[in-house]
Amino acid sequence: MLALPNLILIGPMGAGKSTIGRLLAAELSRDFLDSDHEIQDRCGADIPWIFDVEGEGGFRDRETLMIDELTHREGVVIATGGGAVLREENRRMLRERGTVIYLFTTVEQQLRRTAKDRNRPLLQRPDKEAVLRQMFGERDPLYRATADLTVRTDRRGPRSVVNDIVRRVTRLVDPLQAKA
Ligand SMILES: Nc1ncnc2c1ncn2[C@@H]1O[C@H](COP(=O)(O)OP(=O)(O)O)[C@@H](O)[C@H]1O
Ligand SMILES: O=C(O)C1=C[C@@H](OP(=O)(O)O)[C@@H](O)[C@H](O)C1
Ligand SMILES: [Mg+2]
Repeated sequence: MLALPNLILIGPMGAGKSTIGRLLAAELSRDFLDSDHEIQDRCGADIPWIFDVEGEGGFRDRETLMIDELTHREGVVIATGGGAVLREENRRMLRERGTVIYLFTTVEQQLRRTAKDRNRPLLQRPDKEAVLRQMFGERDPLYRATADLTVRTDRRGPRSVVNDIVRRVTRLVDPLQAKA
């Protein structure tokens, strides 16, 4: 069996990158790294605090450094934050250093899944739906341009998404095994 490359999850807030990444890594006996969690551990502060004190630009600089660091690992599962594709530099690192999986979901599901969330500074406002729709317009093309494959997460639970990813990644990495 061929070694699996890094598996990197991208997609919008609430698509399930953190949840599915953890399950996927356990299923494959790989290490799991969540870019946002690593940034918080490194700073000793949570994401709302970083946005408050350093602004979104400060967070994005930390995110670029973290993506660079995490993608230098081998054979790991990485969950990125929803804005990881905004910088060309990040997109290039993601594409070059792993198999990139776009977890697609709808704005309706994002609203449901983030309804009680207080840890995503970009969503702490009354016009959340409009913000998510605008982000979708800007970011969906970037997710698609960066990803090797797209997996829908809006109409099924995390376990089913994980099974689908394992099947499709195996086919991508080792077509002979997938046929057997
Ligand atoms: N496929 C799914 N079906 C139902 N709920 C999900 C699914 N994936 C994630 N969730 C839920 O949505 C919320 C946000 O998931 P999370 O993994 O934090 O998303 P992301 O890291 O992409 O922002 C969590 O409460 C999680 O349990
Ligand atoms: O979409 C974004 O710009 C962001 C998504 C968040 O991660 P999740 O996608 O895991 O929620 C986190 O990185 C930060 O709040 C900014
Ligand atoms: Mg997350």
